[in-house]
Amino acid sequence: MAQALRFLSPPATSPTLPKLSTLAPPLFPLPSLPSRRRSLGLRVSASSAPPPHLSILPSDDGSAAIDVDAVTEADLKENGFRSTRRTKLVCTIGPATCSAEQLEALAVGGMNVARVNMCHGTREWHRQVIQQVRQLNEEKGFAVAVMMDTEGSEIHMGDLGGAASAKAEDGEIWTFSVRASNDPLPERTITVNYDGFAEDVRVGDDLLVDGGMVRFEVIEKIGPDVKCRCNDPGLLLPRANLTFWRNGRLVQERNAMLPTISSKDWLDIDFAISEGVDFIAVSFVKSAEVITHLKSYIAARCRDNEISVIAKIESVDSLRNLEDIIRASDGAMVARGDMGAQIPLEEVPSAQQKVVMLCRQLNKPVIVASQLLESMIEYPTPTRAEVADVSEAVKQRADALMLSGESAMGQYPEKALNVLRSVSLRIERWWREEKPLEAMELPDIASSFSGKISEEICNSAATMANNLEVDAVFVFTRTGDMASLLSRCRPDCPVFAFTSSTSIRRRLNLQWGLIPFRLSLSDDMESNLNRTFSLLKARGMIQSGDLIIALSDTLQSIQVMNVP
Ligand SMILES: Nc1ncnc2c1ncn2[C@@H]1O[C@H](COP(=O)(O)OP(=O)(O)O)[C@@H](O)[C@H]1O
Ligand SMILES: C=C(OP(=O)(O)O)C(=O)O
Repeated sequence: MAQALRFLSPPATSPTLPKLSTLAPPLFPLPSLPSRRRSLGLRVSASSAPPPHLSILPSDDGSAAIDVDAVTEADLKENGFRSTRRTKLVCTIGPATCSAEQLEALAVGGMNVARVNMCHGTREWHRQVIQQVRQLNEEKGFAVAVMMDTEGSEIHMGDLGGAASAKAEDGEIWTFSVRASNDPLPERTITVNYDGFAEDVRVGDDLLVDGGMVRFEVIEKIGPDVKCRCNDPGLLLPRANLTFWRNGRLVQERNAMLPTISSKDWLDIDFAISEGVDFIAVSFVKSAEVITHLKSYIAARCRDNEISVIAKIESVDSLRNLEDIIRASDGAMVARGDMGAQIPLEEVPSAQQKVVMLCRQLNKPVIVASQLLESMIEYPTPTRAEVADVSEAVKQRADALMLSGESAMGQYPEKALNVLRSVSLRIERWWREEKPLEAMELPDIASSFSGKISEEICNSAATMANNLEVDAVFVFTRTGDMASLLSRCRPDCPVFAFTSSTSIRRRLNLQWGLIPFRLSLSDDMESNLNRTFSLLKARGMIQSGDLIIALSDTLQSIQVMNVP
């Protein structure tokens, strides 16, 4: 274990290195480092005696030594998760994936975050899903985070009288009705959740279901019923979102009057706080104020502020106020489904790229969502165009990709996840091999002054990591901030992030390239390092001789060493 200490920066010129935690300057001068080959050649022989402060304690009588730095069985069990894929995967949980076995299959298949959409299902149903995810983490050592997505004040269809879906064919006449009725609905009739619907639409308007997946034209209004002809056929899903367009423009006034967070959403938010979810995603955000308001509501109710708020970017207003919204949030989702109903479809790709870049600049995780593998709701293989879409999001280095209907109610949820995983891995590798310079380009960032030192350390560490082709970066982080700043640089090697908090571990699991572990960290950096070496060796993720860089937010330091 002592070997590592010989390689700490600054370069070991003295045989008696001070204890890491007592090294005087908070920020070490960056060492002028030998090449990777040479530093590997500097390995210290195993006979070097450990410094006296190391916690390897040979007993006087020669009986079993107690190695307090060694990782315990409990640590190993808690930290079972071991993928080095950089792009994180979010799965929407629905009827196709809500059993314990199905959730475990998704976790094994690479799910980093389970999303529950409060637009569907009851709170009791969601509670069971959340509890099963928690149980999976406790029993199998995963760090799957839970994201609750609010319904928002959107206009949407009813639940199709219990049917999983319905097919609308070209030229068929369907009725959209605000009539509240407990009786079975007549054939081709759908309820709408917004009472003013029949008053607001006009004959000739286009009615888009699910962002345009199915399109109707309004042909007649009869009291609470609106008769429509299907012009673009497709699959109608329960509670799908509705928008209406007039003369080629979105009719938006009604949505603009509705609150971003409805009274039902507030109840769902209270539910999310009581269930201890990790993320709350807010639908139809229009301005930064609503995010600030929600964050202070959570802060007043939630110990240690353990819930991060994700702004869904899907409306014209959210694009207009993008920077303020992202600054106020803890992350963003490019919700392409609804976005595609609010802005022309051909503008969605550039909006996606803009949101992803801005999030990276501002150091906020970003999720690219919706229709990534839409055809896999019905078919076991994706289209080539879908694979290209997934690849593009991976190349943009979005933090995460999200499955919606594919995992919630599709026929092939595990296969869809497998496609996301294998395409991500392949494109990440290609990107590392082909585009190393472009890959390291850092966007400018306007960080707060207090984060400036950490930011510079992380930028330098990521550059060093790539230049030296190190095997891994280790980051010891109490708040998670330093791990985030490192993730933002998108370095080539895996980043192992160690934190004492289970909640921070789960939330780091949304961020690009971070492989988060929970360990009770001490103030003694040597001890922390030794335990993490022991943990990662046991997990087969590092080996003796590997060159690594270690960072710590308490020491604000960069150290380069070989794994002993
Ligand atoms: N908890 C649930 N219960 C039943 N069906 C669900 C649930 N979650 C999602 N779904 C189904 O999966 C589809 C896609 O999920 P999602 O994208 O989250 O919803 P939407 O597109 O309605 O906003 C939904 O339209 C719905 O049919
Ligand atoms: C993710 C989205 O939101 P929801 O599933 O809530 O409609 C979307 O619109 O792309």
